[in-house]
Amino acid sequence: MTLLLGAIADDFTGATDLCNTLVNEGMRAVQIIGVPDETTDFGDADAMVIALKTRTAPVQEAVLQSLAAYDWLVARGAAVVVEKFCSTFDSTPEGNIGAITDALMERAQRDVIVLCPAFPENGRTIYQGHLFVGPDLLSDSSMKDHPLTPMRDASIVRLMEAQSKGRGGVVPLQIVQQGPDAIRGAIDDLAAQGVRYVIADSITRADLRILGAALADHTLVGGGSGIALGLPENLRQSGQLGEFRNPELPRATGRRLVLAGSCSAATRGQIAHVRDQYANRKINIDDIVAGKDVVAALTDWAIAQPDGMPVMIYASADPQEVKATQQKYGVQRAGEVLEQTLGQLAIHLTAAGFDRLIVAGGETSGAVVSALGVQGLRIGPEIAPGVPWTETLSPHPVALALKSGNFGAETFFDDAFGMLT
Ligand SMILES: Nc1ncnc2c1ncn2[C@@H]1O[C@H](COP(=O)(O)OP(=O)(O)OP(=O)(O)O)[C@@H](O)[C@H]1O
Ligand SMILES: O=C(O)[C@@H](O)C(=O)CO
Repeated sequence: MTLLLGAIADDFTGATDLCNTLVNEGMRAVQIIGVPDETTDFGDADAMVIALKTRTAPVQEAVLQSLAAYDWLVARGAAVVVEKFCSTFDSTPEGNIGAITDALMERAQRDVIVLCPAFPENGRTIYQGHLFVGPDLLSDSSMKDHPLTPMRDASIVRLMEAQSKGRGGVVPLQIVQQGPDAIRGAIDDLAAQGVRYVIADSITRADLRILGAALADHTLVGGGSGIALGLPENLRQSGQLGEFRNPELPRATGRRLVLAGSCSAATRGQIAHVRDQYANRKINIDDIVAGKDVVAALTDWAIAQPDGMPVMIYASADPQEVKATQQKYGVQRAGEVLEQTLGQLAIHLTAAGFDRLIVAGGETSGAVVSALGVQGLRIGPEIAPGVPWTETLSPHPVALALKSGNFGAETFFDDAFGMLT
């Protein structure tokens, strides 16, 4: 079985989001946690997405890990590689999107790359090279206040040029909507002018499909999960990808658990929505820092809850409370302490039979998946745009939904568990 498409994602929920797009287009996808060793077997899959935690890692470390992931995928036959970054272009002036892109281009011997973070179903669109979140420019959206990667500019060309080696240019929507030939012509024109990074406009899924068709000969592309929307069809047209495969739900039937570390408005709304129905507890960071065994106490409490009732444990708080906690303990330490606690809870509670688990937040998902020692995830059906059910590739599979902070409707937790019953 040949690997058709490989991808390198800069965070765990981003990897799941991309897998979801590929599975929705009929591919069998596996998410791999970190760069695996030579011997690990992930079974048959058309697409493999390596999930890294490189979004805010030191630039050099992010580049080295991304190159190792690229080499691993190409060694397994991937003819197309997608560099997956956030649909809100989460990065700093130092990187890491620019630095990773430059390194991958050099490795893939490409002079030009097409980049497109659009994700229209979740409100991320690109017009004239500017990224919008819903009705707002990225720089006017809540992303301007992100604690780690505040986004204060919406021009992807400027953002990209600030963190990379070359020049950017735009294929405007008017050209994209003329079709694949027009897009290819525009890319060639930009390349002839010395442009390295071609930002393609897209405001609908139809635009992304046209863009995908135009990229049939590109061995390296970059973007949000939307950049991959049209790629499976190229593989089908060229006879490499077989029949459409329907994803299977995870098989776990045990107790239900939500672990939430995301403080986004969407996650807080989802928590509020089930607070009266799920047994729930908020983690008290002061107790952890004071040395109390919060993990043991919460584990005992969760196990003692009625069997049929979902249990929810969360650190999530509103911006004022988060700010106060960060001032008290430091941004990094507060995050790490809570992530570690949620990771430990995942270990104890999955062992106690909570094998249907939703995790909210990208960093939090990284912490939980790493704590559980998961090597890979088989991707199942979609719960909400960008979020599928997955199943751990392990002797005792756990059903896992890794939810990006901003994704999902208010009813997300019920929607997800409802699919499994
Ligand atoms: N009450 C709190 N005070 C301070 N930090 C918190 C609090 N609750 C959670 N955190 C930390 O905030 C961070 C949230 O990041 P995470 O990536 O999990 O969510 P997100 O940014 O909403 O999601 P995504 O990256 O998918 O958009 C984590 O490091 C978490 O530990
Ligand atoms: O592209 C997105 O918005 C998500 O997949 C993501 O990367 C969130 O961290």
